[in-house]
Amino acid sequence: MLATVLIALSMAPVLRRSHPYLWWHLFGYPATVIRVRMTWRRLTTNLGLAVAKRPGRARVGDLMVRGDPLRPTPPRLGVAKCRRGGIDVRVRLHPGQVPEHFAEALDALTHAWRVHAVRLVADERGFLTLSALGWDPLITPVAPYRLKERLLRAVVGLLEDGRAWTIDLRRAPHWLIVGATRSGKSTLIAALVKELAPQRVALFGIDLKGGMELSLFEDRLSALAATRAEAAHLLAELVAETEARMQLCRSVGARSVWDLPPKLRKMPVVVIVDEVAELYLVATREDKAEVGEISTNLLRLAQLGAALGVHLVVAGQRVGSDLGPGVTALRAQLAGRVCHRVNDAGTAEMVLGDLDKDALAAAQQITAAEQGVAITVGADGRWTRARSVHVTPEQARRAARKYARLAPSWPGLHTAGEPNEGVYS
Ligand SMILES: Nc1ncnc2c1ncn2[C@@H]1O[C@H](COP(=O)(O)OP(=O)(O)OP(=O)(O)O)[C@@H](O)[C@H]1O
Repeated sequence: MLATVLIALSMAPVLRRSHPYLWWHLFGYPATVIRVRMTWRRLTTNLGLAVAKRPGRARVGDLMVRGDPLRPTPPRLGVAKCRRGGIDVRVRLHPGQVPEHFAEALDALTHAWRVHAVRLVADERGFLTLSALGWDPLITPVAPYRLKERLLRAVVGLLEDGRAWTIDLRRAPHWLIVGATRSGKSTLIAALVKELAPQRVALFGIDLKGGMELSLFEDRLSALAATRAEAAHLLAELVAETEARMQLCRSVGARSVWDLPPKLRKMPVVVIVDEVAELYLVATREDKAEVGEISTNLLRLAQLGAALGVHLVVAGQRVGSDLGPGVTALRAQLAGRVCHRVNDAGTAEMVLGDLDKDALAAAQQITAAEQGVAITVGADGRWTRARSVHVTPEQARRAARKYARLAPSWPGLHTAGEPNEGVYS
């Protein structure tokens, strides 16, 4: 028996490296629970969070005696629940206590419990949840757990609190992904395409770097534009498709494609644009007309597409106003934001500055070694650090090939079979 325990303990460091979540369930979680229980009274007393039930003054004969009660009562601690790489424990507040009192103590809790971070969630009056993370999930390259599959939702990585990072096009219909070269943009796009590939979604690519990046997924794309002329043509056709959807919705009195009767529903379209700056570069006078047309059409897709099932994912190294007023207007329509490491503060400001100054500061702290790490802002407008799953080009190509049959032919998006009710819910 003792030998078994000793062998198990000696294996723990190896297990921690190879299977961190299993290690957490077997060793990390029980050890942390014991630490939380053993330190709770002392910690809350030292931090002034334990409250005396008896008053701090008493009458002794004719005298009033004041002092600190010897045994203040700590706030009641609930059962520590295990979650992937962390624990959640509920705390019942004493009357007069507010979550802010505990927010100041989080650093002390982190050290005492020997965990990576402790966060506080105040989701119910009179209670709060302390959420401790065993290690930094952005450093451990473990794929996030699966969520229930839903159309247009892709799990692309992990958030810094250990939850899955999702790009949900139903909630934030258009996304902007920015980062310096080698910061992880293509890897994130690969993770997104790998997730969208099995869904009944039409994917389009615009990649003016000669199609080098997006050609990996060509089998699953309904069309790939690799030159500006092709991009202009494709965007004009997509605008026509969007307008046709608008007419259809109007004719049956629906406010969006999602309100259409199932028989009339249209397949969602996701247009991925890599290196957006290339679309806006003007060298000659002819370029100017073409760029103007592209810019207008991209903006139209962004403005009309959300309700009509047409979504944009726009990636690039920079999205500055120097590229033209069209870029600034487009940026304002892209509510979902991802900012990887950037070369200059100006670019981060373009991506996040209009949303949150703290997010901007966090983006500027991402180092060159943190490939795939980004600051992301989703539909709820809140920002967080995240890391994409490392999808290699080969994995992305394989996924695209596997689901090539789901790519509807273009034009004629509805030829890929009847829409499946389940995936549209
Ligand atoms: N989430 C990640 N985890 C681990 N490594 C990553 C991650 N994302 C990217 N990398 C590493 O960073 C390298 C560069 O990533 P990627 O090609 O996606 O950058 P990029 O921003 O698209 O660069 P470019 O603009 O030059 O195409 C990848 O080869 C990969 O090794």
